[in-house]
Amino acid sequence: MRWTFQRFPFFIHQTKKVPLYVYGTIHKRVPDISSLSQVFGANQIAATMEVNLLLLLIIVGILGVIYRQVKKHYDYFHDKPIPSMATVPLLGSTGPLMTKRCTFNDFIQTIYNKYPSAKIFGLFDMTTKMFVLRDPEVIKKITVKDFEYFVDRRPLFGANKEDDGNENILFNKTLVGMVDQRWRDMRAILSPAFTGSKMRAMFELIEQYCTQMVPILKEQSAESGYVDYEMKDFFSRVANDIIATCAFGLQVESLKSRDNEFYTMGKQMMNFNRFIVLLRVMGLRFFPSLMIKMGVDIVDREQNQYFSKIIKEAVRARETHGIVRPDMIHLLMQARKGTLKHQQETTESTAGFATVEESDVGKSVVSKTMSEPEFIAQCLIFFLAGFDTVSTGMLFMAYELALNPDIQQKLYEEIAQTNKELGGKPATYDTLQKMKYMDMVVSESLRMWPVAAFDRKCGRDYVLDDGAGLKFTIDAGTCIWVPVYGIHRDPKYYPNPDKFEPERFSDENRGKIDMTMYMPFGMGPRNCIGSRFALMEIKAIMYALLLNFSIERNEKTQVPLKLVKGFVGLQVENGLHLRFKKRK
Ligand code: HEM
Repeated sequence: MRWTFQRFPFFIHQTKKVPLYVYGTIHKRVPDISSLSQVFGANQIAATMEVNLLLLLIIVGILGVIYRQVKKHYDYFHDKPIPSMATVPLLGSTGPLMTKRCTFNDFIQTIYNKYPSAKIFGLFDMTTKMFVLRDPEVIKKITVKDFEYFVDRRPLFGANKEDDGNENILFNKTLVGMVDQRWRDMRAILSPAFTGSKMRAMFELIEQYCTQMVPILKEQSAESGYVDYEMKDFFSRVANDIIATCAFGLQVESLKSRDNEFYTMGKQMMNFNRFIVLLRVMGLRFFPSLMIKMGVDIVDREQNQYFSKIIKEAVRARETHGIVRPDMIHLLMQARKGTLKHQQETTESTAGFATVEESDVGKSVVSKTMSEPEFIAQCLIFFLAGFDTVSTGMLFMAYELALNPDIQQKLYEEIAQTNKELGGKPATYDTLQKMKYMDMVVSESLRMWPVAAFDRKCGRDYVLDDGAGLKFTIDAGTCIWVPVYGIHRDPKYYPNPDKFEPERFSDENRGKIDMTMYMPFGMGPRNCIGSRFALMEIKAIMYALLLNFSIERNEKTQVPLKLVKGFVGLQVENGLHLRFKKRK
């Protein structure tokens, strides 16, 4: 007897005498050839060996074909006149991220710096072909001028057109997840809700929130004169409460009532680091149609139903009692009736240097309206697209202010001066827009700590011609990455890039900035629709906080910050701990 491999059930057809162990997986004890010959005879053994040999050849053949296909797939960039990164089958070029050996930011910066003279280069994000853009003209061409070829984002959550009628699927109905014409129509329907004048009206709700936030913090710091917070927790609660009031018409105090239902539901929905979410992402990525038929969405069914119910009840109450509140529900109700239109903005419509402008797609007139599930999905946008981004934006601004007390002091002086001019009354939308140093600090914070990268999917074959000898086809189905973090930290565009220097954005200096290379809110018609809202929110919260507190380090503050490794956004390892110290 000897140890051997045996996986195939051939013998079973030949004789019932053969024990079932030949069905076993590996390393089963089977009789050797000599003892088998006593049972079957030499001819049978020879036939069996032939079958096994044939099978081996078939397997080797199949493996050979797979190898050739995989190699062909990963050789994609080799016939393009651009450099490309080395790959490992299945992990592609993003192995260090997948195996959590570096942070997303470090990865983006490393690959960006790898080919300093290239305008564009190739890599594989696991199995996805990605073109990474490094050059301002190429970025402008692809994201703005020739946008028609690159309308959609990479379908991470299986976004496609097949979800119609399925109420359980919300992500595909949000502006973020929509594609093609549906996206164009929805962008045009929604964009009048995000103009400067609408934000000015909504500011009232944010201001109300600030006036309720400050007394809570004062109460919490009454004894010691300060209150310590983990900043992600703190700003997530703040962002949550602002979404509650601005998008869902609810007033919530998550700093005080820490386990309120709205907060716990929102937190659960936004927790994408769960195994079940990973399974859904994989399912939606590889079998989108099947998942959609089964009603699987990235958003949990429980949260979907919870938030849908709030919105439906709010709409009913408003229709019944004629309630008007300057929030998202009201704007979307107007949009459904077709009464929400782009108006000529009478005053300055930017909310700061970083504001992105709406393109003709957003300004076009459409006769379409939205279904009820689409209506609900757009309210969820504040969570899906605006929750983590805003709270992270505030977190890093607080960190930089704590590390740079001189900059914080200068900002405080501007705030104190504005407060004096307002006679101690709450800030208004317009006063915030006039605060130059505040805008410089926010702009610099978003430069240093942007969303690491944004992407596009190539919808049809596109010939990239830079007019200087670089010409090749970007094939339909491949994707584009704009490595924002690498660009924002490139000394060519931002001298001394790792230094927090709001002066870069002063009136004298901002003209020197190449606007294509400043993109905290993305670029082109598919840019961030909520940039005005985000800037208004960050400024209002920072104004209220700094007027009453200084932001300082405490014994738990980690300097320099360590970010979480792997394919995750900007997350701080062990949290960012800071102190709000009451001003005298
Ligand atoms: C500091 C806060 C924020 C940052 C840094 C940010 C950044 C971004 C970026 C980089 C994109 C991708 C743009 C592109 O592909 O060109 C984006 C898209 C988007 N953002 Fe924001 N965002 C923020 C806040 C918000 C808020 C508050 C909302 C609320 C509505 C929002 C709604 C959206 C939507 C709906 C999209 C997708 C737009 C589309 O596909 O048409 N964002 N954001």
